[in-house]
Amino acid sequence: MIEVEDLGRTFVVRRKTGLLRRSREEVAAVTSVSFRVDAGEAVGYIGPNGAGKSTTIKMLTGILVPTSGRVRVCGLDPSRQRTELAKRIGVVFGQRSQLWWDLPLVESFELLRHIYRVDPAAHARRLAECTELLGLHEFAATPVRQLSLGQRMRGEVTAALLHAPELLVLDEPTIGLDLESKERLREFLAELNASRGTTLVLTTHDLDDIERLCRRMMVIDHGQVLADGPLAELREEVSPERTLVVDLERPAAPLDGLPGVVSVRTEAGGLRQLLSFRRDATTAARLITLVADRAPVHDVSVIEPDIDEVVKRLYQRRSPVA
Ligand SMILES: Nc1ncnc2c1ncn2[C@@H]1O[C@H](COP(=O)(O)OP(=O)(O)OP(=O)(O)O)[C@@H](O)[C@H]1O
Repeated sequence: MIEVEDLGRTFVVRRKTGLLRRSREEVAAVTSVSFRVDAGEAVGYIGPNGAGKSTTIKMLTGILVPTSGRVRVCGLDPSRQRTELAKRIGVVFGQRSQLWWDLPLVESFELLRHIYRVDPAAHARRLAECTELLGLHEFAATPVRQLSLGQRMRGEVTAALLHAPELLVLDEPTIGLDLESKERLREFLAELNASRGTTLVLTTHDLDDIERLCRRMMVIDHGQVLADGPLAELREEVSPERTLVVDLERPAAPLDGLPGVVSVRTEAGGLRQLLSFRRDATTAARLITLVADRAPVHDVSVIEPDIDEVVKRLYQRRSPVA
């Protein structure tokens, strides 16, 4: 679906250095990025501000021409075959609208139907489906400029899907949305990927989007890919520690000295004990048996390192993957 090889993009910026003088400087937004995305995948593309995410997305969708490397999307060269590509992919920019500001939402959809030459029956079917799943009824006749951000984003996603694209590219789709709107959108996108097999590539600063939607995460920084893989594997790679939370029947002294346990923290005067352990040294099941030999156990749970911690550690590593 997507093939990217040594992709790079530099920008020339001119800075004022004196009253009449300007210096010319090259900024490398994307240095050398390579990856493949297969049909049906859901991939999260993350990185700090200025990492090169939007620049990559713009090259994937044909908005920007790469300065080096190669990119193919749906077998097409995005910048040279932009019109053809537009029929095969959908694009949503959280910070930019593709809707007509003064027109009611439904009329924007109708215009898009003409632009993409979608068969009226197929258009009506898809619109009915999105209206139902994204709850567009209440505001379909409202001019876009009067919509709330959450309502507009639901409209943007619908607009991007009316021509039934194989690939949906989203640049920060949940930015500025409240929790409920985020969740609604995530649910819709997860379903789109699972039941229709629509390939998803999205950039985000909200790691819950990744946790909820993406089986694979790509981390970029300074224009280079730092890490690429399933979230579970990246978690394992940078944070091999887990925490076993044990609630005891009665308070006890810290359960020190158990094999494989790195540290023990107690709460509620020893009633709750948090045993941090390495997965390669022991298992939660083995630890529970050992703990139960020492003190009666009321309840247990395991805490995985959260995604923010994983990403923080990936940024700290800062060495690009080959
Ligand atoms: N049109 C442009 N002209 C000059 N520099 C640019 C241009 N577009 C992007 N850049 C620079 O390229 C780098 C990467 O920008 P990009 O927008 O791709 O980052 P990003 O990862 O999407 O960031 P954010 O999370 O803040 O949206 C930044 O240093 C940015 O200033």
